[in-house]
Amino acid sequence: MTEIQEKFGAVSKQYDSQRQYLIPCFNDFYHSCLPFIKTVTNAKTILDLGAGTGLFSQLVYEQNPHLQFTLADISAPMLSVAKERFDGLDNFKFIDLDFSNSDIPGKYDIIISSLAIHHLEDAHKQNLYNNVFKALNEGGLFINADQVTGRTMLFDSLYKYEWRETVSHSGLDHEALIQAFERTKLDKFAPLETQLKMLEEAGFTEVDCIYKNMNFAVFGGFKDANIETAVI
Ligand SMILES: C[S@@+](CC[C@H](N)C(=O)[O-])C[C@H]1O[C@@H](n2cnc3c(N)ncnc32)[C@H](O)[C@@H]1O
Repeated sequence: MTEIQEKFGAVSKQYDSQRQYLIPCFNDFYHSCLPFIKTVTNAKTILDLGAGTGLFSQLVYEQNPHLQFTLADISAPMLSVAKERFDGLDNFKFIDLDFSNSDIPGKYDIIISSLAIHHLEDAHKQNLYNNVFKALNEGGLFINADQVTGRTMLFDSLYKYEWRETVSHSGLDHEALIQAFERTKLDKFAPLETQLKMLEEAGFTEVDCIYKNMNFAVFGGFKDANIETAVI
């Protein structure tokens, strides 16, 4: 079992209730991509990479209930919470996938990911972005809501200091705080600009950051965007 599987397995049952405390910009962070997802009007399929308990997919589902969802994760306990969340819905599928070293099975119109890809080393991030590009249908959209380093060391340390201060005073219980700080040791943040370039390197032509608040950023790209995609 990897450290990621061990740490996320241990928190899976309490995970959802802690999110609002641990992500000070929770609402904007998770909602900012929804209008862009809406522009992929002919979308039928969506993949959530590192879906965990299905928090991000839930928000997309509320907006686009007819999509076929595939939730992929390396942690069985996290996915089992997601299975309970979407119990009874026949447009949900769950796959055990380690995206650090496997190809992405299938093709999708939309691929999303939140707070998962920052667990990869940079070389593996590029490899994953290449695989995401290949797994997207033409006109498809990729969104990564993730944590990135600040543009300079000073800003990065200020952001991290602010985050620690905010969550320490958020009301989250002591044990949960300790576990959350412990999980940050698994983080391998990369700069936003580096990752935008990685997406271009992978083949994405339309790439941008649509939201940023300190270390939290939402960015992505369209694959071979056409005029239909661009018209809202
Ligand atoms: C912080 S949680 C985020 C879960 C969910 N996306 C969210 O926003 O609430 C990170 C998730 O990424 C998964 N993960 C990390 N590395 C992974 C990998 N190499 N392959 C698949 N899943 C991975 C973890 O198991 C965990 O469920």
